[in-house]
Amino acid sequence: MALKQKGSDAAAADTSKRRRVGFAGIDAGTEANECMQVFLARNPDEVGSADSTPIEPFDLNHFFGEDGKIYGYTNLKINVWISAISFHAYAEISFQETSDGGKGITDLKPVLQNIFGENLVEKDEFLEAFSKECQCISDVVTNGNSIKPDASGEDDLSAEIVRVELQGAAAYLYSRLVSLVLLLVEGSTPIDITEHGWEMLLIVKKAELESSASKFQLLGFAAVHHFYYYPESTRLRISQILVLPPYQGEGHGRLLLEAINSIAESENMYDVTIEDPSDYLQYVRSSIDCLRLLTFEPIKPALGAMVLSLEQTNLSKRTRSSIMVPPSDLAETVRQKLKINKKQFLRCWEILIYLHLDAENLKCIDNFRACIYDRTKGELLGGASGTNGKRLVQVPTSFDEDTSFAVFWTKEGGDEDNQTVQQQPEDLATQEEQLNELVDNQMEEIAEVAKNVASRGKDKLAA
Ligand SMILES: CC(=O)SCCNC(=O)CCNC(=O)[C@H](O)C(C)(C)COP(=O)(O)OP(=O)(O)OC[C@H]1O[C@@H](n2cnc3c(N)ncnc32)[C@H](O)[C@@H]1OP(=O)(O)O
Repeated sequence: MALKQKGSDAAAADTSKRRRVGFAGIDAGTEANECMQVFLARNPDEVGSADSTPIEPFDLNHFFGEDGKIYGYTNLKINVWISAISFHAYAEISFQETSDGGKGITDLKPVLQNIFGENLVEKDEFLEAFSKECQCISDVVTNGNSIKPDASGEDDLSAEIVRVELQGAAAYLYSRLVSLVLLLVEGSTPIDITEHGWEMLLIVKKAELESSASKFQLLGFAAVHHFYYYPESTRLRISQILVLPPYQGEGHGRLLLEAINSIAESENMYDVTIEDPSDYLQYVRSSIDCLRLLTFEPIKPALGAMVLSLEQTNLSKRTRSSIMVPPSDLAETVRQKLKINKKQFLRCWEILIYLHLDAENLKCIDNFRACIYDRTKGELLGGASGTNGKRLVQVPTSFDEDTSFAVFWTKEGGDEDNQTVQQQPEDLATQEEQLNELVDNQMEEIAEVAKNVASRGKDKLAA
């Protein structure tokens, strides 16, 4: 960590001025997001140069106290470089002067150590580590099992996925990656690698430059945990997944998820889950799962029947809630064969229905929205919305009755006895407004994934 104080002579000469303005006002502080930048450097030349890639942490403020501010500095600049080879970090801090303006002078070292831990080193050590620790990634890759992704035409064929248990060199590498996880994965905490059952999937690429010290470039990774599932199965839970910023949006996250799915299928695990997926990860995951489901024959009759029903019914004047759910044995078949867990299958089910609706037919889109509305209302208000006492309604279908879809209807007000608080009309209006906003957001998310699936799965949709 290097500390540079700019213009310190000027600052000394200015002491009297400062004294005079000392009571002018309490220091308003500087937001960490405004004065700190983090860069990823692939070689020593990039350190301090404009060529290094800035990464965009989701929020630096939250590392700096309750209000996310740094106090007592004038023109503070914190530049941190993270090595893409050894994952050490080096911080360069510069400022014009420090003065206690009523809120003290923030001690930056412990905060930076909180983020970067033992990875935070002085400049010399940081630069040396590019060559000294160039085996850091190779050591893990050579001891891991390579997984060949089912590459599609657009994939980066030079990318390789390697599966390793989170021990020895892999655990060491993970400990180096923790700071990137803290910076880039919202709400993350380091995983406890001393616990049994962790593994890591790395996505790597042979280094492009012959001059590069490391044989491999790390593009991203996923930390996955094997959970025992009673009586004799295992669930695979994705705990953290990160594609390094310069390589995001190139299909690497998708390849990692596909590799995890193929492990779960080939080892006949119970299912795959993701711990608190971010919106974007959920979008990538749902796109992948919907594409898999498009060619999954067992869902086709029920899906066709559901689409037909939405085209033929009119839910605008419904007096009871209606939700679209697949037959429960179908969710079980999907879990057994594709390892998609039930909650995720229900999400994909709605997206697949939407995908098959005629976008020009406003009535069936309105019917679809009505079902999303009722489901959301049921989830939010639980019993108060009257989602108990569901019953199955028969609908016209060209399919066998046993395999036909199910729309569940519920009686509104069925749980009135449980409602102890009488809601005022204005409360109900606000609630209705918020509910509609939520439904609009869900409709948008569904439409976005459906659009991606439609463009990537044209051949599957035509089949
Ligand atoms: C449990 C948790 O860890 S939650 C937190 C998840 N992690 C984070 O939020 C950290 C920051 N983000 C990331 O690390 C990454 O962005 C991830 C892991 C979320 C996604 O990985 P990425 O590699 O960026 O995604 P990927 O490239 O596979 O797919 C993203 C987009 O690229 C597109 N894409 C996929 N393949 C390709 C390709 N070959 N070429 C171009 N684009 C492609 C996808 O369709 C997708 O959507 P879009 O076309 O509508 O933009």
